[in-house]
Amino acid sequence: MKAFVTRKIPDVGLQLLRAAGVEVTAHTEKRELAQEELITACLRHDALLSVGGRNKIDAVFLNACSHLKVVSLMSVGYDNVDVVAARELGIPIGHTPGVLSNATADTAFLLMMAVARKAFYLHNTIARGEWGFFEPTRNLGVELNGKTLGVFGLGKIGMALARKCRGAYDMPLIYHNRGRNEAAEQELGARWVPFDELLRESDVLSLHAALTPETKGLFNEAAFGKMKQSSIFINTARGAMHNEQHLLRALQEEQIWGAGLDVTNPEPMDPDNPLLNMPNVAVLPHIGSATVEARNGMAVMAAQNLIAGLKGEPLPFAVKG
Ligand SMILES: NC(=O)c1ccc[n+]([C@@H]2O[C@H](COP(=O)([O-])OP(=O)(O)OC[C@H]3O[C@@H](n4cnc5c(N)ncnc54)[C@H](O)[C@@H]3O)[C@@H](O)[C@H]2O)c1
Ligand SMILES: O=C(O)[C@H](O)CO
Repeated sequence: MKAFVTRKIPDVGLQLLRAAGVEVTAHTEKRELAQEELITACLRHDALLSVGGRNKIDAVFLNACSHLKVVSLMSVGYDNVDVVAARELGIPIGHTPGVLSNATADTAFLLMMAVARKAFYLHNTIARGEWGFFEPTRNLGVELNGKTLGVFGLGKIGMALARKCRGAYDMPLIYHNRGRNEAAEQELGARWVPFDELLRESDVLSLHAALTPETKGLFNEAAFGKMKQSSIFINTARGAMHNEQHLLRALQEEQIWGAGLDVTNPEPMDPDNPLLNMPNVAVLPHIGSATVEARNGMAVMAAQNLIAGLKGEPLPFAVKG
């Protein structure tokens, strides 16, 4: 049984695959595989372990590679996959939910704090030799204590963030999901609100829903226009959920106070993007789950999914979508 892996992954995942008798070919060059290259490689393999969302597991790919016994994603998000086409072709899709929730919530928390205290911008001013003269009215941030956290998409990562915010800053929680999250309401006293109310009432608005046709571009001029002037916008979900030009304008026109992004639109972000030089903005290069613990866990889950698929067994962590 042969598996193609699109990136260097943690050894713990490779060891698991090899111990199960899977012959692994990994694309370890530091460049994206073109779609045709991925198809060509998969034609020589029985299974695909796909890392990151760059390669589209779309209908064209799936029809060309309909012999695959499983596609195992080393990510929780599966917005790069045509789940309907995969189901019709009988190709199971696996992903890695849960194991990265804490790391990704930490990233959202880190961005929230960095924006509140202008930390990334001030770090850069020091590097430019601009430490400057101490004045009590300079470099002022805002405090988060008691501020309202609004979560769009209160699932595993949103909950992990909400718990951190409750513990650290006693932040009340409001959220908008398609349905109610009763567990969150009981545990954290979370309050479901309509989308517009989420925009209007959040002091910190953090995105944690999946990218879907419904959520694509949802955070646009109209949405930013409804937010508080003092609010902080955080996106660690997917860059395509916000309109980056509209976000820039909302910040420049002081419709919102700040923004923290782990995901940008497009990725990678252009180094000349004015957002990178704004005091109340913090940007990271999509490192939400980049901890040793999370990445090892993801590699193990992806390997377990792949092995189950090759054996024709149900995947332990299957995309249900
Ligand atoms: N920055 C990163 O590196 C990184 C890491 C992990 C996950 N992510 C992103 O975070 C997303 C969430 O991950 P999770 O594990 O918390 O998923 P999850 O399924 O546990 O939670 C998602 C929540 O969003 C809600 N939701 C879905 N569509 C919605 C809509 N249209 N409106 C309102 N709510 C909606 C769902 O009901 C669910 O409660 C992933 O899909 C992925 O795109 C990013
Ligand atoms: O969805 C995820 O798991 C992360 O964004 C990594 O792609």
